[in-house]
Amino acid sequence: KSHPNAPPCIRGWIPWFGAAFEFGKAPLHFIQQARDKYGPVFTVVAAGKRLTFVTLNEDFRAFFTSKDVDFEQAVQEAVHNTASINKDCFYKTHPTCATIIKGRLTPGNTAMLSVHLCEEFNDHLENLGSKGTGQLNEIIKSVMYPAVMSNLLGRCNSPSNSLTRQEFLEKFTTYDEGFEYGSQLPDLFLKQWANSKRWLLSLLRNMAIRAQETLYNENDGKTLLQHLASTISDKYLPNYGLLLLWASLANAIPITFWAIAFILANPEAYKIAMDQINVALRDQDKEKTRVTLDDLQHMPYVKWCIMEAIRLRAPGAITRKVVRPLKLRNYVIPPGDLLMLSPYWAHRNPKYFPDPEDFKPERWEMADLEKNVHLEGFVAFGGGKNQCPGRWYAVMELHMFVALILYKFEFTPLDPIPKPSPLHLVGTQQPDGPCRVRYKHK
Ligand code: HEM
Repeated sequence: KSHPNAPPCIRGWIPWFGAAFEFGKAPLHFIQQARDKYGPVFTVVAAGKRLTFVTLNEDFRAFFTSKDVDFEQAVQEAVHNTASINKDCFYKTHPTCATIIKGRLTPGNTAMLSVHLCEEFNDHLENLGSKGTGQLNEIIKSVMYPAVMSNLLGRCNSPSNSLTRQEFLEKFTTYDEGFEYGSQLPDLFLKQWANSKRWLLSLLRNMAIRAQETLYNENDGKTLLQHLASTISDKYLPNYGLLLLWASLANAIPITFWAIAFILANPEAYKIAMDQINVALRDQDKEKTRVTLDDLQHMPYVKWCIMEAIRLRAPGAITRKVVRPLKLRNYVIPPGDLLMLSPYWAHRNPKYFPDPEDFKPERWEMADLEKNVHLEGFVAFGGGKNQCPGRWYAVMELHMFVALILYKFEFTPLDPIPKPSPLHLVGTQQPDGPCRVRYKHK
């Protein structure tokens, strides 16, 4: 029996199955329909879990800062299933790891990482050749996966030869695509997915060994993996490495796809962006193009396009576990519930974002992005103590990549922009269909 002050609860009519079926078909759309029907706070019982959604911006503060909710307890099971880190170890080590990662990805350190990242982008863009046709998504992954991995986890350790790179691309794609189901089910049910996980863990194991061996040779040039290695000399280092790898690629790379697709589909946006890029990078070599943070400052419009892509394709849901009865409006949410907040839907509130479905880079003119002041109502990176530590790096990385690829290549879209897939709640949206482009070197 529900508590008298508990929020409305959607169970579906097969009691033990709950609303899992309706919810599972298109969870992203289910949230909005449920909100219209049941009000701003409601509980979905799906596959034996209670998910309580908070949909009003006034309640987001409680989600991010209340002492009655907890991030680690909310994600622990997913961490266990996706990276094989057991509960006790996770609770013991996560705070330290989170602190290190946060410290290494400050705006200042992000600026230092940008120099090497630009070299990596140039190198991997060369592999595209002078012209070709392909899926935009695949083109972006083939450059960004190895470049970002090398930049954050170590240059010599990245899959550098083309054979390993191809294998890495395949394995990581399988892992990423199955992440949401994999996070909820034992390996037993997902053979191919579990296989990709094992492959990636063994890659990370090799990288962690090399990271530890070379730890004392270089002082300033330590990678993020080496910083982790110097603090957690734990047998779980490769497992944390895998989580970090996933966190750094899973959201940022689909957003890069959307940013470029939106720019290519909007001739006016494309023109303004290209004008800024061409002025900022004028006279630069098209083979080895150096994009500095100063150059990026001269392309504010490109950054607005990126923020707008992040807004429109923000994560389906983020989560906290209720650990003590949580008062919200007139409700009391019972301990054990997973509290859910959907940045995707929050960004479709016309009160904060007029014409919310439209791609309007100009709306970001009001935000002071240099000081990292976003628009009110923007929650793509979460908030509170566990806000995304990679947010400065993410925006820098996307800004640089989009400028660089549009400077070097001319694209002709061959398909209309696909819809976002409504299938997943974890992370940013994937395209629901093909998006082929023809490209050639300028
Ligand atoms: C556009 C790209 C990105 C988006 C939209 C995004 C979004 C998020 C969100 C919503 C969270 C959870 C926050 C919360 O629950 O309050 C998160 C966590 C995290 N993100 Fe990102 N992220 C992005 C890129 C990155 C990048 C590039 C990195 C690494 C360089 C990164 C590293 C992490 C890590 C390590 C966590 C877990 C933090 C913890 O354990 O406390 N993210 N991200």
